[in-house]
Amino acid sequence: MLGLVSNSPNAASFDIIKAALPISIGIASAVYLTAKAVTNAGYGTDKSVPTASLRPGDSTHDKEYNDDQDEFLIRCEEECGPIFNVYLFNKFITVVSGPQIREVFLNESFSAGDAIDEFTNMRTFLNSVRKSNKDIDNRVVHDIVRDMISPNLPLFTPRIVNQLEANLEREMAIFPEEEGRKLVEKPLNVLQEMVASAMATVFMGSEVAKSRKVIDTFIVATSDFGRVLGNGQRHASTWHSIWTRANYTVLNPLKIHLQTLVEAATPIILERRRLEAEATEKGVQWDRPDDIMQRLLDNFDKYGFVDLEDVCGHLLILILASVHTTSDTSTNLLYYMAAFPQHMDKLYAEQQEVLDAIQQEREKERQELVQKGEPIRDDLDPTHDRDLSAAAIKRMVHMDSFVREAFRFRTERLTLSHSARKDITLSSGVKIPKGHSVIINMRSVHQGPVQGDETDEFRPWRFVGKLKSATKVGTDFLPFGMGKHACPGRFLAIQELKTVGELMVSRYSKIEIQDPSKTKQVLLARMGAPTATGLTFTSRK
Ligand code: HEM
Repeated sequence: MLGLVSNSPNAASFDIIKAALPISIGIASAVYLTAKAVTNAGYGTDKSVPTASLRPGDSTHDKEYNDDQDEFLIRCEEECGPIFNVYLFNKFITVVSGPQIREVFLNESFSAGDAIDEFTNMRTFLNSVRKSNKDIDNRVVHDIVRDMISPNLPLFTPRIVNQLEANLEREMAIFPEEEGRKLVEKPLNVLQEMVASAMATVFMGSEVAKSRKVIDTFIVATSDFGRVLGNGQRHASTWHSIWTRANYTVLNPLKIHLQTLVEAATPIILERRRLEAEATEKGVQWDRPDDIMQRLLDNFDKYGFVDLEDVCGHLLILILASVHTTSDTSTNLLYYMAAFPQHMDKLYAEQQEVLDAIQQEREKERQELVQKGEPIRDDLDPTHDRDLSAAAIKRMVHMDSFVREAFRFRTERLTLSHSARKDITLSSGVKIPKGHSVIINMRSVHQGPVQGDETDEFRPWRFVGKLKSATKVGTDFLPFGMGKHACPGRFLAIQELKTVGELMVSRYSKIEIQDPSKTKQVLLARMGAPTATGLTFTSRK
């Protein structure tokens, strides 16, 4: 039974450090620097695996990697072949390239969650906000996204578009004195507002999403969490352990965000229950709100929740995985539009063609109904003929290709490390001992021959007509991982990114990078890194 809000705070037991949740990049992205945080110098690896030489004067590979990720990997692969060890992020780690990457993602004995937890203690914090589903490897949040969000995207799209649009109008209002051009020094702030409101409406419903405190929680929870994990500045030591414990018990920012969600949700849930009871009494159908919070309450026992605080804890974990990743990547998309302005007109033309075609099809359908003497259905209301519906966005294949190409071009070259839970032998015979971590050479995939020609160039229509949509993961596209743990939220994320792209091309004829000398830096910016320069938007009007 649902016992609304529990007053008893979670016991801050350190035993739960053993518990786990396999959410990785969403949180890790916000704290990308924590990838530099330290654990052990390493474990012994297979002696047949070469270790990349160090540049004269360097004691690790970090500086060379950070100077130019591509050049570094080209050198290492030439020197060592597809599998080699590096001293990176204060770890002795094995880089896996090419076909054997698949074996890492598909082998359940490699764990991305373990690898991240090793340097962040992330699971302890996540388990401090939920009361159920704390067992290692539980997949409840994954299942919620897979079962409740992805299949319902067409349903959620109108409100996502409304929220994105309303916030864009508000944040980007161009005043007469700006003469049709607006400089936005921190575009991420605009995108965070847009994405947070859209996610809040879907996750918690439009009433809860009206709360400024809730929107702030959606925006800052991940970065607050990143800060408490150390933002990469910490080092593995007794000090680190003391620092993490202090944050966990005293300063844990997730607790405050959880409280915000619970306080905002409680009156809404009580009112919903009242309305439901009233409807039952009158024998009429209750117009059940269609958001994830309501669906979780309706499936309370199925997911083994304890109370509303527990439900909100799971929603908070969802927020950590979704809002930051989506705001960051949609902001980055705008930099690609700015860096390659010659494609704006093509994207705009595609949008208008698709909307014209849909308008004509709907008009034809209305005419047919009239001819048959049948009433025109509500869903054929002409005022919605040119909406950015899920079906319309799906037809905008050039935007889809542009988005996929931006991911291909940008994705960090060494990422998604996995820790071995037991001794593992790869098909090449290379042995990865228990406790050792491997890291994926994304360059060997995203800049490899499988992508076609000129892989070091940004070719936005690379995937048009190739049956390679931006959500299609596989050995040739790994920004969302692959296999059983592939990001279940990618359908929502890509839908939002494409919507943001479409809203931009419909409103602005040109986007320019404020400081063009930073173009390469912003195009290849790591997820979570602060944006180095602003953007200027020129209105179409
Ligand atoms: C552009 C935005 C996003 C990126 C780049 C991204 C990327 C990723 C990656 C790389 C993983 C790990 C995959 C693996 O271990 O193989 C992951 C996992 C996950 N993501 Fe996303 N994600 C994004 C947006 C979202 C959104 C919007 C949601 C929720 C609505 C979400 C929910 C999750 C969950 C629940 C997992 C854990 C899956 C599991 O362990 O089984 N993500 N994401």
